[in-house]
Amino acid sequence: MAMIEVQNLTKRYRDRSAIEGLTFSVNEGEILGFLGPNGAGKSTTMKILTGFLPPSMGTAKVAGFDVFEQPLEVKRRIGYLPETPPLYPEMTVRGYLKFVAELKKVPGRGLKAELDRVAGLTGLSDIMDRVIQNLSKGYKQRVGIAQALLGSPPVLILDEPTEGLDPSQRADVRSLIKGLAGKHTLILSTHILPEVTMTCEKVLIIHQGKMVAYDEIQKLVSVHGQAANVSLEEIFIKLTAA
Ligand SMILES: Nc1ncnc2c1ncn2[C@@H]1O[C@H](COP(=O)(O)OP(=O)(O)OP(=O)(O)O)[C@@H](O)[C@H]1O
Repeated sequence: MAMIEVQNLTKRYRDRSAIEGLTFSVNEGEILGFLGPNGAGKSTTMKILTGFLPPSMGTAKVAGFDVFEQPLEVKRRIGYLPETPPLYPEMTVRGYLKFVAELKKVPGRGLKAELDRVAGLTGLSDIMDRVIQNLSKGYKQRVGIAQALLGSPPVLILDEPTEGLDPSQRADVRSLIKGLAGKHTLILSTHILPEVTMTCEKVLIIHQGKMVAYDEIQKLVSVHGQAANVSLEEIFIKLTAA
């Protein structure tokens, strides 16, 4: 079953298109890698899917609900990590996650267990009482991911979740994301190519707002690769070189 369905999605800012005619779907439990160079339109697409920005044309549905017509139903089902996580630096990790859980209407009785669950998943259990502004960038990013996971929404939309992390933090976040597959439907935006090969089965590449590839990674490699060992990186460069 398709959890995310996007039809002919277009967003124009004044006279220029940020995205144009995007059509794709993501099945329940699948991870879609959303790739594109800087400025390709990834964040714009994610902001539309999460109800933060209206499209100029086309439709997007999450769990059968139109993002524009039923934004509350959609927001209830999505955990969103924006490019810049919406953290309150003066709060403790626990205080912040509690605050977000209340906004998401996690029932009071289950609140402590839910905080413990996401803290365990994201490796935050030992630093719950630290103030966010004193944390390293990697830990701040984990707090951003933790807030997206609160309430266990069926759909997760993560905009460059490993941006700015060091290699070992990146590996941790990658394995965390991999572990979410099956339980959640995910869109993972990144311009770090190995990230996609390691975590996603399917990939969508956009370039200047248009879709230039949308397929299983293995199939993309067999269609675009001359040599048997062609990498996704070579395909990406070939498709976005214009
Ligand atoms: N509010 C806005 N007004 C005008 N143009 C915008 C606005 N937001 C984005 N754009 C433009 O739309 C295009 C797509 O931007 P978007 O942020 O979606 O790209 P992206 O793929 O997420 O890039 P990055 O990886 O650099 O974050 C860019 O050319 C950008 O300059």
